[in-house]
Amino acid sequence: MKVAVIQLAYGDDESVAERTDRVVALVEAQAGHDLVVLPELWPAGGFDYGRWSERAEPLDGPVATALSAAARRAGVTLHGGSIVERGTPVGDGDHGVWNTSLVFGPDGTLVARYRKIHRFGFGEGEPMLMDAGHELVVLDVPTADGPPVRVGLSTCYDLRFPELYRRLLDDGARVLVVPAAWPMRRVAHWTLLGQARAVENQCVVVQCNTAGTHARHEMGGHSQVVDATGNVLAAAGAEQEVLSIDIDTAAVDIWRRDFPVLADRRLS
Ligand SMILES: NC(=O)CCC(=O)C(=O)O
Repeated sequence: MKVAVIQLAYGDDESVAERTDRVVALVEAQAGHDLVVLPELWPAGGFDYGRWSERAEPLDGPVATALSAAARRAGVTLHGGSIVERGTPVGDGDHGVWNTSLVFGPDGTLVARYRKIHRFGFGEGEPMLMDAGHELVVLDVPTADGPPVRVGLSTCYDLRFPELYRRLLDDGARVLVVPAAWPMRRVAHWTLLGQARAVENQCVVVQCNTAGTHARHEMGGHSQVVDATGNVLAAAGAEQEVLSIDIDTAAVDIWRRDFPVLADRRLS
């Protein structure tokens, strides 16, 4: 499974339209990959809380429409990072706003939507302005060279909650994708927890972080792809960078067969 991880850098002085044009060009340059991944909240700004409301959009808004077209033109499955989604509130007191990942198939169809379950901010930011998602999402991603690969979705702060990944594993995930806007000051947690989720679930972990500095937050970069044994197969630095890697998904099954630790689980 050929995967491209687009570690995007951005600051404060770029309109959403300009950034979207830049992202679309980067995605289209990844034709030939099976899966292309973007970071969390790149259109609205991961920590730019004050602009989230004006930059929120529905699932058929301008960013989603541009991503759909980019996926189709590149002929890839595109994990579009996430947007600030504005929809209809579900319950009384809800915002009707979510941190939502969109995945488009190679024909541009929206094939999955994941609303971030664990909101980051300790009373500010996401918990104050957004609703929590409730649904786990695992989807089959087609590949050019073999059968589809089952991919589990999560977003950034979710990485700190191992029970979510156990549920994705139990839904058949062999690859776990994590887009993020994870700051530099805690980047050691980002790389460590990615390896931990790979080792404990015997899954490949694909982590796509943000680079640059926006809203006075320096982003950590250091996107990485970790194999099911915990080895880091590809790692980015701190700047904008695209990782391109051919993941051997058959190796996941071989590792699970040769070291069958998951069969020894006693609590579920
Ligand atoms: N956007 C986020 O979820 C940030 C998470 C983070 O900074 C952390 O877990 O640390």
